Amino acid sequence: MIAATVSCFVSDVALYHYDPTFDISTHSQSQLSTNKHTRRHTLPQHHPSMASSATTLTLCLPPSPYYCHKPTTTLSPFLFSQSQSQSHSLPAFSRTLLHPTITPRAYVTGPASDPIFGDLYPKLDGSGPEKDKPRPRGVISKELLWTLLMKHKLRLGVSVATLLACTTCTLSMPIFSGRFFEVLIGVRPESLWRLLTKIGVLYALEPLLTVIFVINMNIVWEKVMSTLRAQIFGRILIQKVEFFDKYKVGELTGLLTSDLGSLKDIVSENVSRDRGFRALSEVIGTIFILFALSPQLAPILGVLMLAVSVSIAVYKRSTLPVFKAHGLAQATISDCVTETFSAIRTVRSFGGEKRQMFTFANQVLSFQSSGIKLGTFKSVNESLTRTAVYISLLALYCLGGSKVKAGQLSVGHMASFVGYTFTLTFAVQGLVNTLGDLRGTFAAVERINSVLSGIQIDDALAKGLERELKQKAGDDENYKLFFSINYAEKNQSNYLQYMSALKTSSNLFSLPWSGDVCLEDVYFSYPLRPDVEILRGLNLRLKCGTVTALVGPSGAGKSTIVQLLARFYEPARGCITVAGEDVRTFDKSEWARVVSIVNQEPVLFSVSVGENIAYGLPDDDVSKDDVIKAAKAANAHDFILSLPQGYDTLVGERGGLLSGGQRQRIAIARALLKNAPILILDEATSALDAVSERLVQDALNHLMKGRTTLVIAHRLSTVQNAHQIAMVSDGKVAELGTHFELLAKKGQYASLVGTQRLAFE
Ligand SMILES: Nc1ncnc2c1ncn2[C@@H]1O[C@H](COP(=O)(O)OP(=O)(O)OP(=O)(O)O)[C@@H](O)[C@H]1O
Repeated sequence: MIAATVSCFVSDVALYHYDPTFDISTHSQSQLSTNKHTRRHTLPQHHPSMASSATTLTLCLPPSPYYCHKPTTTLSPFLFSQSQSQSHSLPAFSRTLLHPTITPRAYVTGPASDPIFGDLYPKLDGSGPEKDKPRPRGVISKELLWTLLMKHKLRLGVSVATLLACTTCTLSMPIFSGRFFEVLIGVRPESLWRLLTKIGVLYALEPLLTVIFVINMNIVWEKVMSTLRAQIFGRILIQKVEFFDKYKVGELTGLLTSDLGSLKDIVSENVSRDRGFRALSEVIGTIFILFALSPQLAPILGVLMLAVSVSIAVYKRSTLPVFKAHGLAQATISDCVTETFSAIRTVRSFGGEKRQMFTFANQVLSFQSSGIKLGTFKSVNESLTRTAVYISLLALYCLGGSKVKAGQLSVGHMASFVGYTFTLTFAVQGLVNTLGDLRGTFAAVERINSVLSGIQIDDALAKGLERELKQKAGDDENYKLFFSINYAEKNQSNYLQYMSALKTSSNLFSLPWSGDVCLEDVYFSYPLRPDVEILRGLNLRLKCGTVTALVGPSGAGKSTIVQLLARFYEPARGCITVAGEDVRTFDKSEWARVVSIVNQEPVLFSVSVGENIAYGLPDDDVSKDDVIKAAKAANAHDFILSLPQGYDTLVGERGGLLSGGQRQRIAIARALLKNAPILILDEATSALDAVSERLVQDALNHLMKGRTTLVIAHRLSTVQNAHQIAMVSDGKVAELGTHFELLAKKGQYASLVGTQRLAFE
């Protein structure tokens, strides 16, 4: 009779503890939805040492020993032009592009002698001696996490307090259950209603405290994760271009989604009652209570329960690959669907429906078989959990029952033991799952750190960006995400060190308007192929305000010259100067403002036409009038007006809703708005038909006016009017002159023209 009553009561406790969907299924599904990294284990493991000295992350800029200190630093403010008519500003811009902040820009003035050059020269591009280089450090470190968590001390304090309180409630329940039975059978002189009131309070408090704990922990962790995500995005953004040559976009996306997702889940998926801290505190608490209730029974029962629960939990985790395989099969189906429907025109034109059906059916069948396997494992797992409980209960009934009969253990304590059997079983299994998750999280963090702890940060970009962000962070919440606490104090010295290393200069923006751009004895190999020298002592002067055309055989290095001029890479030897100043003395975000590039395939962002044009001045308050003016000059205004929402029409992914010629004219309008003194046209018209080419060429002629322009074109007809033509061959300029001079030379250019004569007709 007692046993039956106990069982009834216990089933209530069990219900409370037992979640039939339990860990693996729910957990692994949610993991799978984000953990696509199971399909991409190819990331190279750099810097396994993963030094973790970072106490702040910010943009995680390494101290920069490459720059020599100069004592005098004068910051000369440069005001962004405000729009004349604020009321005409495009509304959407204010959200994304417009920050009417007056942003001071700075150049360093000081004595003319320059310690950056001479022996220290190569250090500008970070190629100084190995010992001088900053130690690689992990992006995500214990110290950083601690620092970020400590920003939310109050919430953390509330979380810890409520965790302890709700665990206490949970662990008190079996004791009160025991007392309840003792009152029922009359061995405890306590009022039943008083006891029930206490139990009622306990039942009311526990869920309330749980909610407070979970909400607070979630808020803290979401905030920490937002900062981390922003920091890692920022850290990727400031890597040198070769970093992006090395890693695929998918791999980098994986760091920010699945890998960081795994770090996020370790808390958000583990704050529920049967996992993580809660499970840990329940396991510890239960063991203590068991010992307090019966020091003789506790060791045997405790060890047995722990052993059974741990081994079953470990077995269940070992079935995780089945759950993952099912998730992967699902992902493959969705890939197939996406690919089929996004390429529906290609499928139609090749009559590929049957083939797609076959592929899809194949995937559906493998999804089906993994689903059946999964179902079997789920049911086995579920019954194993029950088996764990039953084994523990049976052991308890045998051992505890004989002690009760012998009068060595009270019925109340026996009933409490039953409750703790459930608590311990589920808490242990939850804990094992959390530990398993932790393993995955450590692997994810290591992956992030191994990719990002290399010294591939582009200092010349990062420090300038850091300075600008710091200024903006005062006004805009969004930018604050990129800074962790104590940012200013900890990085001020790096910043000043960098700033003081800049060469004496007047405003960079004015230099290319008046001086030539020169490539002087430039040697270059791509970092990923250091053995292949692409440029070998190349010399080229782009005269101020004139057009220089680059021609040469495919693979000669024409686009490489463009990449160097844009400072995506730095020369291995030699230098690029503007009005006699080495360009490496300017930070790259400043340099980006003086160079405009229009490519064969211009990339537009998936925002409106107007916003794409305004991207020419991403930091400025761009008025709609300015945008329209640029669009008119680029022959784009008329077609933009014919679009459904005019300047507010969305251009689709990478500008896919526009034609090639329309995209190109928007890119030219963007460059016109940017108004950079140096212009690079890399095969800008080669992908267009005759009509579009004419429209674009007109726009380009307008754009080129007065700018130092470098043109690359395969069609010689587009280069023959250049002021000078440089024939690039074997990594050098082999011939230089006007079209007619080079023809008269009867050299490589003349023979190139000969083979492509049709291009003139
Ligand atoms: N990111 C890169 N990493 C390694 N090697 C590269 C990279 N980009 C280009 N190369 C190599 O550099 C060489 C020069 O390429 P580049 O694109 O400058 O030639 P190009 O003269 O512009 O050719 P084309 O006229 O065909 O566009 C080629 O052999 C190419 O394979």
